[in-house]
Amino acid sequence: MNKKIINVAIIGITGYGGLELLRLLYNHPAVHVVSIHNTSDHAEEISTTYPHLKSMYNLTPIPADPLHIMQSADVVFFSTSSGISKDMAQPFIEANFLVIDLSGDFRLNASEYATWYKKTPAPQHLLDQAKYSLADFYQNDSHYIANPGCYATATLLALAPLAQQGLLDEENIIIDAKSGMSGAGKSLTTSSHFINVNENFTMYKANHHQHIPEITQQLKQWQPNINHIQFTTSLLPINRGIFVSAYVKLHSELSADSLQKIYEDTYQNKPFIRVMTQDQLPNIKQVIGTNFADIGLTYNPDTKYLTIISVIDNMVKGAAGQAIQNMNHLFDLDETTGLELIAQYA
Ligand SMILES: NC(=O)C1=CN([C@@H]2O[C@H](COP(=O)(O)OP(=O)(O)OC[C@H]3O[C@@H](n4cnc5c(N)ncnc54)[C@H](OP(=O)(O)O)[C@@H]3O)[C@@H](O)[C@H]2O)C=CC1
Ligand SMILES: CC(=O)N[C@@H](CCC(=O)OP(=O)(O)O)C(=O)O
Repeated sequence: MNKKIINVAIIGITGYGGLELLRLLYNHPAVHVVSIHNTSDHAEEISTTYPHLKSMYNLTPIPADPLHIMQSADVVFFSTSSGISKDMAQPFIEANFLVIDLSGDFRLNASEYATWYKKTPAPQHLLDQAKYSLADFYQNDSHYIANPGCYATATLLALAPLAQQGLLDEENIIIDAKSGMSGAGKSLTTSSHFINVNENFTMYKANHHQHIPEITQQLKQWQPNINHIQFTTSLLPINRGIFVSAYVKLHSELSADSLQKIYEDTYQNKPFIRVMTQDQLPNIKQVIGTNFADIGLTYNPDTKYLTIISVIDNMVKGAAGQAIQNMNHLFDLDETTGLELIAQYA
């Protein structure tokens, strides 16, 4: 679809993901944000609530009315807590209106969603119309894009070059993932208290994180014999960033040089994936504020384990940035449009 100016509506504007969409879309040359939506009746300009937006946006959030949104916008982003879009997106799906959903509501099949999110899934006829879309491997033919989760993005990009060639030893895929606090969204919980996060390091949801089935489902599409992964998540005392350490074994022994080449070949035409030079491992800071995923490899010939490090900004590549990359694909724009950003280093 080719359109000069894309009119955008955002539902869930007061959350971290919604605010990040606003930040990134401000510099998108083909986008006009026409409306922003929250749940409160209390109307005040977004820049009053969030002064960092002063003089950038003159918009006031209003409750979402699907009919009104479909009349004034070309695409709607859902940046809502899980359990919202599965109900609220129905009129958009039935009208074949373009939706990009940052939440987990349309990423899994009904029974996996019920098991992992512990919520009633969207009806099957709606789920059937959604397409999971890892933007760097975009192959979409749907009006409804289920944008991947943050941990899932970093993990899948770490494993894609090997899984796509069927090289992974399916019983030896170990993922140790860590996230900054913004990954948890704005709601306050005991585990998000300053005292519990600052100068601390905590593993959580060990073996039952909701991104496990999302990762497995995509890996399986690339390498069908993968049925499970060992996956743990921990909280870093930082605002943004995900650091994934993947420890994998391969079916056949490959040299460090060949492994490096597999990654470089897979990602040579992917502008947002930067493969580090051999044995150079990326750090979180080098991607903060950007849509990059930086990936580095190191192979241990004694243990035969390959360690893959993948770093992203959870708010950008793991959420709003990837959602905009998916929007660019939908509207036949260059995927980098509005997303050419250099990390905020110091
Ligand atoms: N933070 C991250 O790094 C990532 C987040 N995600 C996913 O993206 C989504 C948004 O995340 P994030 O911004 O961090 O979450 P937040 O908790 O910060 O924000 C959630 C948003 O959902 C809105 N919302 C809640 N209930 C309703 C409702 N009934 N109707 C309409 N809007 C509602 C809230 O609006 P209000 O305040 O007005 O009630 C708020 O704007 C989540 O599903 C999250 O899992 C995905 C990848 C990464
Ligand atoms: C640090 C932190 O708490 N991160 C969240 C990120 C997951 C997320 O965004 O969840 P969905 O996209 O699956 O809804 C978590 O681990 O649950």
